Amino acid sequence: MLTVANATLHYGAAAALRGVNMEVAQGRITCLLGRNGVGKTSTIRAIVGQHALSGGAISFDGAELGRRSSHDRARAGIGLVPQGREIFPLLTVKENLQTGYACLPRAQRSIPDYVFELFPILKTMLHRRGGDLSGGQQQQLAIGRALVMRPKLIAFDEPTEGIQPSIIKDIGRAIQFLRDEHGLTILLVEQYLDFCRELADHIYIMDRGEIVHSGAAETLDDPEVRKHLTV
Ligand SMILES: Nc1ncnc2c1ncn2[C@@H]1O[C@H](COP(=O)(O)OP(=O)(O)OP(=O)(O)O)[C@@H](O)[C@H]1O
Repeated sequence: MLTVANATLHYGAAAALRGVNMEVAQGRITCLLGRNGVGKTSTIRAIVGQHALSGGAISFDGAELGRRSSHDRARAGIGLVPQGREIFPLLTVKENLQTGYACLPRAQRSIPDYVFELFPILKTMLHRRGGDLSGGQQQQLAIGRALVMRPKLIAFDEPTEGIQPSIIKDIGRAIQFLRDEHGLTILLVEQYLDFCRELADHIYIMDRGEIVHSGAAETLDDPEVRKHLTV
């Protein structure tokens, strides 16, 4: 579904990605793990078109993304739940969800019912401002906003960061539901190992801009594999 081939990415002279190869399989949950600052967010930026690659290629649904804009990629079906959620604090919950309409044809501009089935709290808070929501509610809103765009793939950047355990469970269930009931393809960047162990069909571990391990979720139990994740 999504293939990252020999990707390199620079910030000025500093290399953040150094020849990354990764396959995100259709209808599966693929986790990308790694310590702080190893290049996970940079990988997502490259996929969604927020930062250009300096080498290599990314293809989605059989077509190379090249220099296509973020807007184009969203239209092609690549959704993003960004790190830190990036909710518009002064817009209402409904307006935040509607920002997802920007890349949709007019006929598709509606909020799918299953967004409220997954996160009923959003329905009760439709007219509240985004900034008034708790961190966990904002995370649910960020996921809802991504779903409004009818994505085929969603990249989640650390969705459990700073979220209370009961909502982490809801988010885990939502991610599973999206894979199992809607056939969505998920790329999950995480630091929370137990969360990944439970959800992932496949894991990649990144270190200093490179993929250093690729395997099934159970390989996370291997102490040699865990070494890549301990500080
Ligand atoms: N906008 C930027 N300008 C310069 N350097 C950057 C920029 N963004 C990230 N970097 C650097 O690139 C490297 C990879 O950062 P990246 O954010 O991709 O890592 P990460 O694995 O997502 O980390 P975290 O878990 O902290 O989010 C780091 O050394 C970081 O300091």
